[in-house]
Amino acid sequence: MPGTRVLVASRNAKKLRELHRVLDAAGVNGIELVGLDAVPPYPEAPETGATFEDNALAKARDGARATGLACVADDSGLEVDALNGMPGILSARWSGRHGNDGANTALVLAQLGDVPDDRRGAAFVSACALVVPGGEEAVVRGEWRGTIAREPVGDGGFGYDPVFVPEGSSRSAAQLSPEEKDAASHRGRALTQLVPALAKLAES
Ligand SMILES: O=P(O)(O)OP(=O)(O)OP(=O)(O)OC[C@H]1O[C@@H](n2cnc3c(O)ncnc32)[C@H](O)[C@@H]1O
Ligand SMILES: [Mg+2]
Repeated sequence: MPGTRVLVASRNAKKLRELHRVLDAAGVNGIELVGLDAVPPYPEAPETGATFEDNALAKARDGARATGLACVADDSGLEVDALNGMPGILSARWSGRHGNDGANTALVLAQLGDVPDDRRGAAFVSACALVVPGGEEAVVRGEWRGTIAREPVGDGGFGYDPVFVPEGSSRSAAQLSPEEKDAASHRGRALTQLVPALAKLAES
């Protein structure tokens, strides 16, 4: 049984995989997740909001309006204490080039060059929005605290994962298995809060 189609709107292939993984693991019966490649292209508003929540809602509204499908979107980033919460909503383009994970990570490491170990705290933040055409809008937030390492380690995950050491872990986020990351991550924590709304959608 195919069920209610829900668009998962992200242009970041590795993030998209995580969104699918977490939602699949939550096992919402009667939902069929589809990606942007399964729908006709539509214009996407630039991510100009002042908060993760604003941007996540904008992405989900674009997707829902253009396709008529319920749409889930994530806006996320890394907030570094010693950088007053930056790169924050600018995380994807911190080095000036959108999605250049290596350059973005190298820049954060350089900016923290003189910062001692006890002041290298940071948090990953994810806002996830669900927009139902002509209906409900929800936006939730998940956070994952840790510290910024001195150099990148590991090749799992994406983005800043190789330099992020989650609280309570001795490994970087890029050294965790996908299941370990999802169980603890900002994205996992945010999406879990959308599961009841998705389950309701499946029933309607
Ligand atoms: O907007 P979409 O199309 O979904 O893809 P994007 O990569 O542009 O995504 P964002 O605008 O939400 O920017 C998020 C950036 O924050 C970083 N980031 C977010 N979640 C992360 C995670 O789980 N691990 C490592 N870095 C992450 C990474 O650099 C992402 O590119
Ligand atoms: Mg983006």
